[in-house]
Amino acid sequence: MQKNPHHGAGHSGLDGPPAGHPGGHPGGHPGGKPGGHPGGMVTTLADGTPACKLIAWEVTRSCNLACKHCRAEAHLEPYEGELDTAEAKALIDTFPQVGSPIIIFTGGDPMMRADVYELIRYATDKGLRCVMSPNGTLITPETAQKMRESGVQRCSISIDGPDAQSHDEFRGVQGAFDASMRGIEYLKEAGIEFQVNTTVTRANLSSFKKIFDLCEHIGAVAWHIFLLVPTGRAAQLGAEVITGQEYEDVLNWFYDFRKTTNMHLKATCAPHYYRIMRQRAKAEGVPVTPENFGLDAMTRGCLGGTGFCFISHVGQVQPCGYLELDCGNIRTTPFPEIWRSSKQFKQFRTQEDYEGKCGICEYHKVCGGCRARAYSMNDNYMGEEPLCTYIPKLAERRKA
Ligand code: HEM
Ligand SMILES: C[C@H]1O[C@@H](n2cnc3c(N)ncnc32)[C@H](O)[C@@H]1O
Ligand code: MET
Ligand code: SF4
Repeated sequence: MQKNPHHGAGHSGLDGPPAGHPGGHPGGHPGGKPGGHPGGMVTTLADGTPACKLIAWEVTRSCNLACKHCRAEAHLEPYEGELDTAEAKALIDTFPQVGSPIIIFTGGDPMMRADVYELIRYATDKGLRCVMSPNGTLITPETAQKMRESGVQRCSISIDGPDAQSHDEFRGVQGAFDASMRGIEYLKEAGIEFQVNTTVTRANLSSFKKIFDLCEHIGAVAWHIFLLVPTGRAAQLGAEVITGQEYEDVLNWFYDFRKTTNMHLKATCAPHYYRIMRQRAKAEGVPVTPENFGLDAMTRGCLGGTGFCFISHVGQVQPCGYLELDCGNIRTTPFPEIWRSSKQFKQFRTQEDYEGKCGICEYHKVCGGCRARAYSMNDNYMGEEPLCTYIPKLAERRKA
Protein backbone atom coordinates (compact mmCIF):
# COMPACT_ATOMS: atom_id res chain seq x y z
CA MET A 1 0.00 0.00 0.00
CA GLN A 2 1.24 3.44 -0.93
CA LYS A 3 1.51 5.68 2.11
CA ASN A 4 2.32 8.86 0.29
CA PRO A 5 0.53 8.88 -3.03
CA HIS A 6 2.68 11.15 -5.14
CA HIS A 7 0.18 12.90 -7.26
CA GLY A 8 0.56 16.42 -8.42
CA ALA A 9 3.37 17.86 -10.44
CA GLY A 10 5.13 21.12 -11.01
CA HIS A 11 7.41 21.62 -8.12
CA SER A 12 8.75 25.07 -7.54
CA GLY A 13 12.11 25.01 -5.87
CA LEU A 14 12.49 24.78 -2.15
CA ASP A 15 9.55 24.32 0.09
CA GLY A 16 10.60 25.16 3.59
CA PRO A 17 8.40 25.12 6.61
CA PRO A 18 6.21 28.20 6.81
CA ALA A 19 8.34 31.18 7.85
CA GLY A 20 8.48 31.64 11.58
CA HIS A 21 7.39 28.07 12.20
CA PRO A 22 10.64 26.28 12.45
CA GLY A 23 9.85 22.70 12.99
CA GLY A 24 6.13 22.99 13.24
CA HIS A 25 5.07 19.59 14.08
CA PRO A 26 4.82 17.00 16.64
CA GLY A 27 2.31 14.79 15.32
CA GLY A 28 2.50 11.39 13.83
CA HIS A 29 2.27 11.60 17.37
CA PRO A 30 0.10 10.41 20.07
CA GLY A 31 -3.31 11.19 18.79
CA GLY A 32 -5.37 14.14 19.87
CA LYS A 33 -6.64 14.26 23.36
CA PRO A 34 -9.06 16.40 25.23
CA GLY A 35 -7.46 19.61 26.32
CA GLY A 36 -4.62 19.32 23.85
CA HIS A 37 -3.90 22.17 21.50
CA PRO A 38 -7.23 23.93 21.41
CA GLY A 39 -7.63 25.84 18.19
CA GLY A 40 -4.56 24.28 16.61
CA MET A 41 -0.89 24.41 17.40
CA VAL A 42 0.67 27.59 18.76
CA THR A 43 3.58 28.43 16.46
CA THR A 44 4.84 31.72 17.85
CA LEU A 45 4.65 33.21 21.33
CA ALA A 46 3.29 36.73 21.86
CA ASP A 47 6.80 38.25 21.78
CA GLY A 48 7.73 36.53 18.50
CA THR A 49 9.77 33.71 20.07
CA PRO A 50 9.10 30.41 18.31
CA ALA A 51 6.86 28.18 20.39
CA CYS A 52 8.41 25.07 21.88
CA LYS A 53 6.77 22.01 20.32
CA LEU A 54 8.59 19.21 22.04
CA ILE A 55 10.61 18.83 25.22
CA ALA A 56 12.72 15.76 26.02
CA TRP A 57 13.01 15.73 29.78
CA GLU A 58 15.54 13.38 31.32
CA VAL A 59 13.62 12.76 34.53
CA THR A 60 16.39 10.46 35.75
CA ARG A 61 19.70 9.37 34.33
CA SER A 62 19.74 5.97 36.03
CA CYS A 63 19.31 3.03 33.69
CA ASN A 64 19.51 -0.76 33.87
CA LEU A 65 21.11 -1.12 30.44
CA ALA A 66 24.65 -0.23 29.42
CA CYS A 67 24.37 0.68 25.75
CA LYS A 68 27.62 1.16 23.90
CA HIS A 69 26.42 4.39 22.33
CA CYS A 70 24.66 5.95 25.33
CA ARG A 71 24.96 9.75 25.16
CA ALA A 72 24.22 9.86 28.90
CA GLU A 73 26.77 7.16 29.83
CA ALA A 74 23.90 6.02 32.02
CA HIS A 75 24.44 3.59 34.87
CA LEU A 76 22.20 1.82 37.32
CA GLU A 77 23.18 3.70 40.46
CA PRO A 78 21.24 6.79 41.53
CA TYR A 79 22.58 10.17 40.41
CA GLU A 80 23.17 13.09 42.73
CA GLY A 81 21.11 16.21 42.38
CA GLU A 82 18.12 15.04 40.38
CA LEU A 83 15.11 17.34 40.53
CA ASP A 84 12.80 16.25 43.35
CA THR A 85 9.06 15.87 42.99
CA ALA A 86 8.26 19.44 44.02
CA GLU A 87 10.90 20.89 41.67
CA ALA A 88 9.67 18.68 38.86
CA LYS A 89 6.06 19.80 39.34
CA ALA A 90 7.10 23.45 39.49
CA LEU A 91 8.91 22.92 36.18
CA ILE A 92 5.81 21.35 34.63
CA ASP A 93 3.84 24.42 35.75
CA THR A 94 6.03 26.55 33.46
CA PHE A 95 5.71 24.44 30.29
CA PRO A 96 2.46 26.02 29.06
CA GLN A 97 4.24 29.39 28.96
CA VAL A 98 6.30 28.28 25.94
CA GLY A 99 3.40 26.85 23.91
CA SER A 100 1.74 23.44 24.12
CA PRO A 101 4.82 21.26 24.03
CA ILE A 102 4.66 17.50 23.94
CA ILE A 103 6.71 16.20 26.83
CA ILE A 104 8.92 13.18 26.30
CA PHE A 105 9.66 11.66 29.70
CA THR A 106 13.06 10.21 28.94
CA GLY A 107 16.15 9.05 30.79
CA GLY A 108 18.14 7.03 31.51
CA ASP A 109 15.14 4.85 31.93
CA PRO A 110 12.26 7.03 33.10
CA MET A 111 10.80 3.99 34.86
CA MET A 112 13.72 4.11 37.29
CA ARG A 113 12.09 7.18 38.81
CA ALA A 114 9.42 6.19 41.34
CA ASP A 115 7.25 9.29 40.98
CA VAL A 116 7.25 9.30 37.16
CA TYR A 117 3.54 8.37 36.91
CA GLU A 118 2.63 11.08 39.40
CA LEU A 119 4.53 13.61 37.27
CA ILE A 120 2.92 12.41 34.05
CA ARG A 121 -0.54 12.61 35.66
CA TYR A 122 0.27 16.12 36.82
CA ALA A 123 1.41 17.22 33.34
CA THR A 124 -1.51 15.46 31.64
CA ASP A 125 -3.93 17.32 33.91
CA LYS A 126 -2.37 20.57 32.72
CA GLY A 127 -3.35 19.65 29.17
CA LEU A 128 0.15 18.59 28.12
CA ARG A 129 0.57 15.59 25.89
CA CYS A 130 2.97 13.15 27.52
CA VAL A 131 4.97 10.35 25.96
CA MET A 132 7.54 8.14 27.58
CA SER A 133 10.72 6.47 26.42
CA PRO A 134 11.56 3.52 28.64
CA ASN A 135 13.96 0.96 27.20
CA GLY A 136 11.15 -1.53 27.64
CA THR A 137 12.92 -4.13 29.73
CA LEU A 138 11.33 -3.03 33.02
CA ILE A 139 7.71 -2.92 31.84
CA THR A 140 5.32 -5.25 33.67
CA PRO A 141 1.53 -5.56 33.31
CA GLU A 142 1.25 -3.40 36.46
CA THR A 143 3.52 -0.60 35.26
CA ALA A 144 1.88 -0.62 31.81
CA GLN A 145 -1.42 -0.08 33.60
CA LYS A 146 0.08 2.79 35.62
CA MET A 147 1.28 4.38 32.40
CA ARG A 148 -2.16 4.18 30.95
CA GLU A 149 -3.81 5.60 34.05
CA SER A 150 -1.34 8.49 34.22
CA GLY A 151 -2.14 9.47 30.63
CA VAL A 152 0.90 8.27 28.66
CA GLN A 153 -0.01 8.67 24.99
CA ARG A 154 2.77 6.64 23.48
CA CYS A 155 5.98 4.86 24.43
CA SER A 156 9.12 4.63 22.37
CA ILE A 157 11.15 1.47 22.72
CA SER A 158 14.64 1.38 21.24
CA ILE A 159 15.52 -1.63 19.12
CA ASP A 160 18.93 -1.48 17.48
CA GLY A 161 19.19 -4.90 15.88
CA PRO A 162 16.78 -7.34 14.26
CA ASP A 163 17.52 -10.12 16.74
CA ALA A 164 18.50 -10.75 20.33
CA GLN A 165 22.16 -11.31 19.58
CA SER A 166 22.82 -8.02 17.79
CA HIS A 167 20.56 -5.91 20.00
CA ASP A 168 21.92 -7.33 23.28
CA GLU A 169 25.49 -6.88 22.13
CA PHE A 170 24.84 -3.19 21.41
CA ARG A 171 22.75 -2.61 24.54
CA GLY A 172 25.30 -4.26 26.80
CA VAL A 173 22.93 -6.65 28.61
CA GLN A 174 22.07 -10.22 27.71
CA GLY A 175 18.32 -10.74 27.55
CA ALA A 176 17.53 -7.08 26.82
CA PHE A 177 15.90 -7.87 23.49
CA ASP A 178 13.57 -10.51 24.90
CA ALA A 179 12.71 -8.32 27.88
CA SER A 180 11.87 -5.36 25.62
CA MET A 181 9.72 -7.58 23.41
CA ARG A 182 7.88 -8.75 26.52
CA GLY A 183 7.47 -5.14 27.64
CA ILE A 184 5.97 -4.28 24.26
CA GLU A 185 3.41 -7.07 24.66
CA TYR A 186 2.39 -5.61 28.05
CA LEU A 187 2.03 -2.17 26.47
CA LYS A 188 -0.21 -3.63 23.81
CA GLU A 189 -2.32 -5.41 26.42
CA ALA A 190 -2.71 -2.10 28.28
CA GLY A 191 -3.72 -0.38 25.04
CA ILE A 192 -0.69 1.92 24.85
CA GLU A 193 0.69 2.52 21.38
CA PHE A 194 4.43 2.30 20.84
CA GLN A 195 7.02 3.37 18.34
CA VAL A 196 10.45 1.86 17.75
CA ASN A 197 13.55 4.08 17.86
CA THR A 198 16.66 2.74 16.12
CA THR A 199 20.12 4.28 16.15
CA VAL A 200 21.88 3.95 12.81
CA THR A 201 25.43 2.64 13.03
CA ARG A 202 27.74 0.88 10.64
CA ALA A 203 26.93 -2.36 12.45
CA ASN A 204 23.18 -2.33 11.82
CA LEU A 205 23.04 -0.55 8.46
CA SER A 206 22.73 -3.78 6.54
CA SER A 207 19.94 -5.03 8.85
CA PHE A 208 17.66 -2.07 8.32
CA LYS A 209 15.04 -3.86 6.29
CA LYS A 210 14.95 -6.64 8.87
CA ILE A 211 14.51 -4.15 11.73
CA PHE A 212 11.67 -2.52 9.83
CA ASP A 213 10.04 -5.91 9.24
CA LEU A 214 10.28 -6.56 12.96
CA CYS A 215 8.61 -3.19 13.73
CA GLU A 216 5.78 -4.11 11.41
CA HIS A 217 5.46 -7.60 12.82
CA ILE A 218 5.19 -6.42 16.43
CA GLY A 219 2.73 -3.64 15.57
CA ALA A 220 4.71 -0.42 16.04
CA VAL A 221 2.82 2.72 14.99
CA ALA A 222 6.04 4.43 13.93
CA TRP A 223 9.72 3.82 13.33
CA HIS A 224 12.07 6.69 14.13
CA ILE A 225 15.70 6.47 13.16
CA PHE A 226 18.43 8.35 15.01
CA LEU A 227 21.88 8.80 13.54
CA LEU A 228 24.74 8.06 15.88
CA VAL A 229 26.24 11.13 17.54
CA PRO A 230 29.75 10.39 18.87
CA THR A 231 29.16 11.73 22.34
CA GLY A 232 28.99 10.11 25.80
CA ARG A 233 29.91 6.42 25.49
CA ALA A 234 29.56 6.79 21.71
CA ALA A 235 32.68 8.97 21.70
CA GLN A 236 34.50 5.64 21.71
CA LEU A 237 32.53 4.41 18.73
CA GLY A 238 34.20 6.50 16.05
CA ALA A 239 34.36 3.52 13.71
CA GLU A 240 30.60 3.05 13.96
CA VAL A 241 29.84 6.52 12.62
CA ILE A 242 28.90 6.20 8.98
CA THR A 243 30.39 8.51 6.34
CA GLY A 244 28.70 11.47 4.65
CA GLN A 245 28.16 9.36 1.54
CA GLU A 246 26.68 6.51 3.56
CA TYR A 247 24.27 9.05 5.11
CA GLU A 248 23.18 10.12 1.66
CA ASP A 249 22.65 6.48 0.71
CA VAL A 250 20.71 5.47 3.81
CA LEU A 251 18.52 8.57 3.73
CA ASN A 252 17.80 8.11 0.03
CA TRP A 253 16.86 4.53 0.84
CA PHE A 254 14.64 5.81 3.64
CA TYR A 255 12.94 8.22 1.24
CA ASP A 256 12.07 5.43 -1.17
CA PHE A 257 11.21 2.94 1.51
CA ARG A 258 8.74 5.32 3.14
CA LYS A 259 6.54 5.02 0.08
CA THR A 260 6.07 1.31 0.58
CA THR A 261 4.51 1.35 4.02
CA ASN A 262 1.69 2.80 6.03
CA MET A 263 3.83 2.97 9.12
CA HIS A 264 4.99 6.46 10.06
CA LEU A 265 8.73 6.60 9.40
CA LYS A 266 10.71 9.51 10.71
CA ALA A 267 14.36 10.47 10.47
CA THR A 268 14.88 12.22 13.81
CA CYS A 269 18.47 13.24 14.20
CA ALA A 270 19.20 13.17 10.49
CA PRO A 271 18.81 16.78 9.44
CA HIS A 272 20.09 16.09 5.94
CA TYR A 273 16.97 14.04 5.31
CA TYR A 274 14.85 17.15 4.86
CA ARG A 275 17.18 18.38 2.09
CA ILE A 276 17.30 14.98 0.44
CA MET A 277 13.53 14.71 0.62
CA ARG A 278 13.19 18.04 -1.22
CA GLN A 279 15.85 17.18 -3.77
CA ARG A 280 14.19 13.87 -4.53
CA ALA A 281 10.68 15.34 -4.57
CA LYS A 282 11.79 18.06 -6.94
CA ALA A 283 13.35 15.48 -9.28
CA GLU A 284 10.08 13.53 -9.17
CA GLY A 285 7.98 16.66 -9.75
CA VAL A 286 6.15 16.20 -6.46
CA PRO A 287 5.34 19.24 -4.34
CA VAL A 288 6.38 19.00 -0.71
CA THR A 289 2.99 19.44 0.92
CA PRO A 290 1.43 17.85 3.99
CA GLU A 291 -0.85 15.91 1.62
CA ASN A 292 2.15 14.26 0.00
CA PHE A 293 4.62 14.14 2.87
CA GLY A 294 2.57 14.43 6.04
CA LEU A 295 4.35 16.11 8.93
CA ASP A 296 7.71 15.82 7.20
CA ALA A 297 6.58 18.74 5.02
CA MET A 298 6.20 20.93 8.08
CA THR A 299 9.17 20.09 10.21
CA ARG A 300 12.89 20.62 9.80
CA GLY A 301 16.04 18.62 10.45
CA CYS A 302 17.53 19.97 13.63
CA LEU A 303 14.87 21.38 15.93
CA GLY A 304 17.29 22.04 18.81
CA GLY A 305 16.54 25.46 20.31
CA THR A 306 13.99 26.31 17.61
CA GLY A 307 11.11 23.93 18.34
CA PHE A 308 12.66 21.46 20.72
CA CYS A 309 14.86 21.37 23.77
CA PHE A 310 16.23 18.94 26.31
CA ILE A 311 16.19 19.27 30.09
CA SER A 312 18.72 17.14 31.94
CA HIS A 313 18.25 15.20 35.17
CA VAL A 314 19.71 18.14 37.13
CA GLY A 315 17.69 20.80 35.31
CA GLN A 316 20.22 21.93 32.73
CA VAL A 317 18.52 23.11 29.56
CA GLN A 318 20.23 22.05 26.32
CA PRO A 319 19.41 22.21 22.59
CA CYS A 320 19.25 18.41 22.60
CA GLY A 321 20.40 15.44 24.61
CA TYR A 322 23.44 14.92 22.44
CA LEU A 323 24.79 18.43 22.89
CA GLU A 324 25.70 19.14 26.48
CA LEU A 325 25.62 22.89 26.14
CA ASP A 326 24.60 24.76 29.28
CA CYS A 327 21.88 27.13 28.08
CA GLY A 328 20.73 27.79 31.63
CA ASN A 329 19.45 25.83 34.61
CA ILE A 330 15.82 25.81 35.63
CA ARG A 331 16.92 25.92 39.28
CA THR A 332 18.25 29.43 38.82
CA THR A 333 16.39 30.79 35.76
CA PRO A 334 12.75 30.07 34.96
CA PHE A 335 12.50 27.66 32.04
CA PRO A 336 10.45 30.01 29.83
CA GLU A 337 13.11 32.69 30.22
CA ILE A 338 15.81 30.24 29.12
CA TRP A 339 13.71 29.20 26.13
CA ARG A 340 13.18 32.84 25.13
CA SER A 341 16.53 34.39 25.86
CA SER A 342 19.39 31.91 26.10
CA LYS A 343 22.33 33.11 24.04
CA GLN A 344 22.71 29.75 22.34
CA PHE A 345 19.02 29.34 21.50
CA LYS A 346 19.06 32.77 19.89
CA GLN A 347 22.07 31.72 17.82
CA PHE A 348 20.27 28.60 16.63
CA ARG A 349 17.42 30.80 15.43
CA THR A 350 19.63 33.00 13.21
CA GLN A 351 21.20 31.61 10.03
CA GLU A 352 23.91 34.30 10.01
CA ASP A 353 25.28 32.76 13.19
CA TYR A 354 25.96 29.42 11.48
CA GLU A 355 29.42 28.87 10.10
CA GLY A 356 30.82 27.15 7.01
CA LYS A 357 28.44 25.63 4.51
CA CYS A 358 25.48 25.66 6.89
CA GLY A 359 25.71 29.45 7.15
CA ILE A 360 25.12 29.94 3.42
CA CYS A 361 23.10 26.89 2.51
CA GLU A 362 19.78 27.40 0.73
CA TYR A 363 18.46 24.37 2.61
CA HIS A 364 19.23 25.92 5.98
CA LYS A 365 15.59 26.50 6.82
CA VAL A 366 14.76 22.81 6.44
CA CYS A 367 18.00 21.26 7.72
CA GLY A 368 20.29 23.14 10.11
CA GLY A 369 22.84 20.33 10.34
CA CYS A 370 23.44 18.34 13.50
CA ARG A 371 24.77 20.84 16.01
CA ALA A 372 25.81 18.04 18.36
CA ARG A 373 27.91 16.39 15.69
CA ALA A 374 29.51 19.71 14.74
CA TYR A 375 30.43 20.10 18.39
CA SER A 376 31.54 16.54 19.11
CA MET A 377 33.56 16.18 15.90
CA ASN A 378 34.88 19.73 15.43
CA ASP A 379 34.40 21.40 18.79
CA ASN A 380 32.20 24.13 17.32
CA TYR A 381 28.45 23.90 17.82
CA MET A 382 27.79 26.60 15.21
CA GLY A 383 30.15 24.95 12.70
CA GLU A 384 29.04 23.18 9.54
CA GLU A 385 27.56 19.69 9.75
CA PRO A 386 30.63 17.47 9.41
CA LEU A 387 28.85 14.70 7.54
CA CYS A 388 27.07 16.57 4.78
CA THR A 389 28.17 16.03 1.20
CA TYR A 390 26.03 18.82 -0.25
CA ILE A 391 27.70 21.92 -1.68
CA PRO A 392 25.39 24.92 -1.29
CA LYS A 393 24.68 26.89 -4.46
CA LEU A 394 26.36 29.98 -3.05
CA ALA A 395 29.54 28.01 -2.34
CA GLU A 396 29.49 26.65 -5.91
CA ARG A 397 29.14 30.17 -7.27
CA ARG A 398 31.92 31.52 -5.09
CA LYS A 399 34.19 28.76 -6.33
CA ALA A 400 33.41 29.47 -10.00
C1 HEM B 1 6.51 12.87 15.07
C2 HEM B 1 6.76 13.40 16.21
C3 HEM B 1 8.12 13.52 16.79
C4 HEM B 1 9.10 14.38 16.44
C5 HEM B 1 9.08 15.45 15.38
C6 HEM B 1 10.21 14.11 17.27
C7 HEM B 1 11.38 14.79 17.21
C8 HEM B 1 12.40 14.57 18.03
C9 HEM B 1 13.57 15.36 18.11
C10 HEM B 1 13.89 16.56 17.28
C11 HEM B 1 14.35 14.82 19.03
C12 HEM B 1 15.67 15.38 19.44
C13 HEM B 1 16.71 14.50 19.51
C14 HEM B 1 17.76 15.26 20.13
O1 HEM B 1 18.37 16.02 19.40
O2 HEM B 1 17.91 15.15 21.37
C15 HEM B 1 13.68 13.71 19.55
C16 HEM B 1 14.18 12.92 20.51
C17 HEM B 1 13.52 11.90 21.07
N1 HEM B 1 12.28 11.47 20.76
FE1 HEM B 1 11.09 12.23 19.38
N2 HEM B 1 9.89 13.10 18.10
C18 HEM B 1 8.62 12.73 17.85
C19 HEM B 1 7.90 11.78 18.48
C20 HEM B 1 8.37 11.06 19.52
C21 HEM B 1 7.57 10.20 20.33
C22 HEM B 1 6.10 9.99 20.15
C23 HEM B 1 8.41 9.64 21.23
C24 HEM B 1 8.15 8.68 22.32
C25 HEM B 1 7.10 8.00 22.45
C26 HEM B 1 9.71 10.14 20.99
C27 HEM B 1 10.81 9.78 21.68
C28 HEM B 1 11.98 10.45 21.59
C29 HEM B 1 13.10 10.22 22.45
C30 HEM B 1 13.20 9.16 23.51
C31 HEM B 1 14.07 11.12 22.12
C32 HEM B 1 15.44 11.26 22.72
C33 HEM B 1 15.50 12.03 23.94
C34 HEM B 1 16.81 11.74 24.57
O3 HEM B 1 17.80 12.35 24.22
O4 HEM B 1 16.83 10.86 25.42
N3 HEM B 1 9.65 11.00 19.95
N4 HEM B 1 12.49 13.58 18.93
C1 LIG C 1 16.24 8.24 22.01
C2 LIG C 1 17.23 7.44 21.28
O1 LIG C 1 18.51 8.02 21.41
C3 LIG C 1 19.41 6.95 21.26
N1 LIG C 1 20.76 7.38 21.61
C4 LIG C 1 21.40 7.32 22.79
N2 LIG C 1 22.65 7.75 22.67
C5 LIG C 1 22.82 8.11 21.37
C6 LIG C 1 23.90 8.64 20.61
N3 LIG C 1 25.09 8.88 21.16
N4 LIG C 1 23.69 8.89 19.31
C7 LIG C 1 22.49 8.64 18.74
N5 LIG C 1 21.44 8.14 19.40
C8 LIG C 1 21.61 7.87 20.70
C9 LIG C 1 18.81 5.88 22.10
O2 LIG C 1 19.27 4.61 21.72
C10 LIG C 1 17.35 6.03 21.80
O3 LIG C 1 16.91 5.16 20.81
N1 MET D 1 16.70 4.84 27.60
C1 MET D 1 15.87 5.22 26.54
C2 MET D 1 16.29 4.56 25.25
O1 MET D 1 17.35 4.04 25.13
C3 MET D 1 15.80 6.70 26.29
C4 MET D 1 17.03 7.49 26.54
S1 MET D 1 18.43 6.97 25.65
C5 MET D 1 19.61 8.10 26.18
O2 MET D 1 15.51 4.57 24.34
S1 SF4 E 1 20.82 4.52 25.59
FE1 SF4 E 1 18.96 4.58 26.85
S2 SF4 E 1 18.69 2.39 27.44
FE2 SF4 E 1 20.76 2.59 26.74
S3 SF4 E 1 22.01 2.92 28.59
FE3 SF4 E 1 21.49 4.93 27.70
S4 SF4 E 1 19.67 5.57 28.76
FE4 SF4 E 1 19.87 3.36 29.07
